[in-house]
Amino acid sequence: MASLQGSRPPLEFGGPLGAAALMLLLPATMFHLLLVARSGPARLLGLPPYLPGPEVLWSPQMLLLWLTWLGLQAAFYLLPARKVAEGQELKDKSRLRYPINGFQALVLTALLVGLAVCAGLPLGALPEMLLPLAFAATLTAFIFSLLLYLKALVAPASALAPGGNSGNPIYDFFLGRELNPRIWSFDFKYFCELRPGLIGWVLINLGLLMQEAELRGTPSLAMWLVNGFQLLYVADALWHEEAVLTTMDITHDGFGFMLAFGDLAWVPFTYSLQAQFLLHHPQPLGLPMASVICLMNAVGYYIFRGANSQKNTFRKNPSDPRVAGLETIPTATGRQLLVSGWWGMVRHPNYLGDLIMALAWSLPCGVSHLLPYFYVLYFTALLVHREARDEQQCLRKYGLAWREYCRRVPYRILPYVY
Ligand SMILES: NC(=O)C1=CN([C@@H]2O[C@H](COP(=O)(O)OP(=O)(O)OC[C@H]3O[C@@H](n4cnc5c(N)ncnc54)[C@H](OP(=O)(O)O)[C@@H]3O)[C@@H](O)[C@H]2O)C=CC1
Ligand SMILES: CC(C)CCC[C@@H](C)[C@H]1CC=C2C3=C(CC[C@@]21C)[C@@]1(C)CC[C@H](O)C[C@@H]1CC3
Repeated sequence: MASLQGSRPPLEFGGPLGAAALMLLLPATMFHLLLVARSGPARLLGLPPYLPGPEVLWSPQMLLLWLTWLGLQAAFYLLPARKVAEGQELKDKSRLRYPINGFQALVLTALLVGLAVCAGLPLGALPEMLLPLAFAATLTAFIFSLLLYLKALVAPASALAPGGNSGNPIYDFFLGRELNPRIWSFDFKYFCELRPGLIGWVLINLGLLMQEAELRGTPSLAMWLVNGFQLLYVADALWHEEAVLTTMDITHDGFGFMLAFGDLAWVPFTYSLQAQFLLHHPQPLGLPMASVICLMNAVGYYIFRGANSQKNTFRKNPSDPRVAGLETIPTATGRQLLVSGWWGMVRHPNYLGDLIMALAWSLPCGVSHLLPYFYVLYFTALLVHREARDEQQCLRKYGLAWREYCRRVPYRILPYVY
């Protein structure tokens, strides 16, 4: 059995107990949200209207539909790519190669779905299938994580992730043991992170919009905004697909239940919560308020994209004229840290932009319910926790230079507050 050499990193997520709790809590929360979004009172903290029996959750046809979706996205992944990018250097000094064709997959999916709808595919029926589809996605995530765990048993030690190899099977199953599990050139983690879940999310949103049009004659302004904002976010992620290669999910975390469930089930079925809520609880939205919300999303996107692009450009080529004038701190690794521009404002300007967008996605749902604000609450917790994890990793990587950066840029996400 492969094992990691050297000192073991501290346990995260509350260790094995925390991991076990999260494995139960995350799917339970997802089903809770799916159930309450369609209930009359739509109370985030109330009990769901009913507990669905196995006949509601389990459907072989829905499992087949879900597997077909995964197969379709896998086929798009295998198509020739406009570019092949190299990932970060691995422990054995090698670099993996990744196809950059995520945006192409989005366009092909849109064309295919467009043709199918013209041919009579009832996309508006999708909202009625969410519960059994979410169950199929959860089941596949569990089975898939188990297979990944078994695969890691025969992987060389150099292929294992820094975390996720504690020796505790529950913890390791949750965090994931192998860093970049692959079969030939097919990279499971990279594929799951950006394709079936993110594209599935916009497809579910579209199904909700179409059902609203069937029910009420036309989609509401609020539904258009939520669909438009989230489509922009997903299209942006796929357009800048290469940037995901430097995230901690790809470079640091193993591929286990957390990411498999997060990518395949959590993202499509909970990130579409605002559109689910709007279908069952139509909200009036006037043009002036809609304009304010659009402006808020634009400001959030401007910060998010500006900060991410500035860092990516700098990491690719520090002499690029767009970033060459920025102030930097040298580090012992030879890399530099930006200390002016977006990265001189707070230590995670991209998180700030992301959070502003998150709020803009919930505001079209009005202020009568807390439920559509679940994403803002969850996302704040996720980013605060993620920021703390990244901070630890940067401190290990850059030592004193990172401390100097923290001294020069004292706020993490929100200037003068946090
Ligand atoms: N919608 C969602 O559910 C989620 C969205 N996101 C979004 O994804 C994007 C990527 O997030 P994430 O990977 O967490 O984090 P970042 O893109 O912020 O990456 C952090 C890394 O950037 C580098 N870095 C940090 N500070 C500096 C600096 N001053 N100068 C140069 N490089 C620096 C370090 O890596 P190094 O030095 O090695 O380059 C650090 O580890 C974000 O926009 C985030 O908002 C993230 C998670 C979930
Ligand atoms: C279910 C758990 C609470 C945790 C699951 C986390 C995942 C849902 C997220 C971990 C990192 C993610 C990133 C994105 C989506 C969510 C997950 C997979 C993006 C692809 C979103 C779009 C951005 O432009 C890039 C993000 C990279 C990280």
